[in-house]
Amino acid sequence: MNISIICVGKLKEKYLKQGIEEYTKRLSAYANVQLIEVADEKAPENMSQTEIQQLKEKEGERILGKIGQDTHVIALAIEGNSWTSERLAKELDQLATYGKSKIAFVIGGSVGLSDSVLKRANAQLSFSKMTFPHQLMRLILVEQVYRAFKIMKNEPYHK
Ligand SMILES: C[S@@+](CC[C@H](N)C(=O)[O-])C[C@H]1O[C@@H](n2cnc3c(N)ncnc32)[C@H](O)[C@@H]1O
Repeated sequence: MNISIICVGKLKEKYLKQGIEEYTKRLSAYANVQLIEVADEKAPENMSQTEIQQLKEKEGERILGKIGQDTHVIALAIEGNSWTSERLAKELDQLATYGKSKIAFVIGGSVGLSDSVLKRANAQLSFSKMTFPHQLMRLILVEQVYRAFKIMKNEPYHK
């Protein structure tokens, strides 16, 4: 399975980089995982709603440019559906069973994902109603994808 994690902006924090590298390394036993960063737009304070929408669309076009037609897209969105870790494992397992080998998880930038990205997504996944920083979201996601593979393979992991 080829999993790409498409996100906005360069990751700056060393502790997040280390955590992501650790889980990506662990995940390499189960899947090819690729982290794709697209350029972010400057998001000054006090932007109007129109400016926010324009910014999202610009970043959204860059995200869509990284997604192939045959890719199954799971967008991370606060207002999306909440799944258990077991449900994520089941989804990935079913995608593999149906021959869907290209999966992209998409994480928005500081102002979120554009409507066009959300429309392209096959599923919208919420990790809770709380807002997480987009860079921390990458680490949470890779841990959950790793956990999903451990569940799928029936291998021991933390409870
Ligand atoms: C700082 S948040 C953007 C906040 C923005 N106000 C919004 O409503 O999307 C940046 C990105 O992180 C991801 N994210 C943050 N919290 C999340 C959550 N609880 N569940 C799923 N994704 C989340 C989403 O992809 C979001 O676009």
